Amino acid sequence: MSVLTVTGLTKRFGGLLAVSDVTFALGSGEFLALIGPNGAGKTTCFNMLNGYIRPDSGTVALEGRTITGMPPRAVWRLGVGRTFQITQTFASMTVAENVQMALISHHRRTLSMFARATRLYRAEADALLDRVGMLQHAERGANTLAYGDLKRLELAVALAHRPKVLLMDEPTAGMAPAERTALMALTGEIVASEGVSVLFTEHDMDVVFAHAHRILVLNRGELIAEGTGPEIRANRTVQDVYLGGGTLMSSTPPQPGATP
Ligand SMILES: Nc1ncnc2c1ncn2[C@@H]1O[C@H](COP(=O)(O)OP(=O)(O)OP(=O)(O)O)[C@@H](O)[C@H]1O
Repeated sequence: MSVLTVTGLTKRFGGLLAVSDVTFALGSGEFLALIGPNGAGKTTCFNMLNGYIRPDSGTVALEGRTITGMPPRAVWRLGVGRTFQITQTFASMTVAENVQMALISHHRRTLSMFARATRLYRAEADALLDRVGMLQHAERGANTLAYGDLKRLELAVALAHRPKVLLMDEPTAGMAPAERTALMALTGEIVASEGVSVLFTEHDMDVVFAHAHRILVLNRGELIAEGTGPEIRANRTVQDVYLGGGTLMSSTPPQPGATP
């Protein structure tokens, strides 16, 4: 069953057709990659899915309900989450407090003089930190974390909102190769165990072919291919247009529901 259904999504910036008639579906519990060269339209596509950019035409539906044109906060509330970088304000808080703040926001509680953030949702925060392997760092300041651990914290914060769909825009950017693999393996486990559906963009093809269940390829705003890793590797259009005729990686992608 599809969680997110995208139909004919189109966006122009002046004379530039940034996203052109893009149609695809994100299945329940699917780990779907959106790849393409620089300027292919990946970010624009994402921003139309989460409400940051209004499409010129086309629709986005979450579990059958049209969400096109809704403001980002409404889309977020309905269950289309995304990972955010921990900003400076949040960096001065502890790891646990970052997740607690996200839980407070999710449960729509307002902090008052009488409600100390240090107590609210601590058990739930700890469970999420445990899920991403960060429980032992709960009391540390977020600004003291290694980059890979910060990414795990960002994942826990995103999960605190209990998303049905999680959008991850270049989740492994700036990470060392070993950290990339660890983060994507963890995300794959969460996809399998929690049933969250993930759509991610990624420039590292090793990461894409090792972890994605299925791959969408954008080029100049158009969806030029869609399929499993082996199908994408064998696709001549992808090879010619996107990879300049080069060969792709030989690793085998996991099947939906499998733990990478
Ligand atoms: N706000 C904007 N105004 C004008 N042009 C834009 C705007 N945002 C994106 N574009 C253009 O739209 C095209 C698609 O950009 P987009 O950022 O979506 O691509 P991308 O695939 O995410 O690229 P990258 O991999 O480099 O992040 C590019 O040509 C870009 O210059």
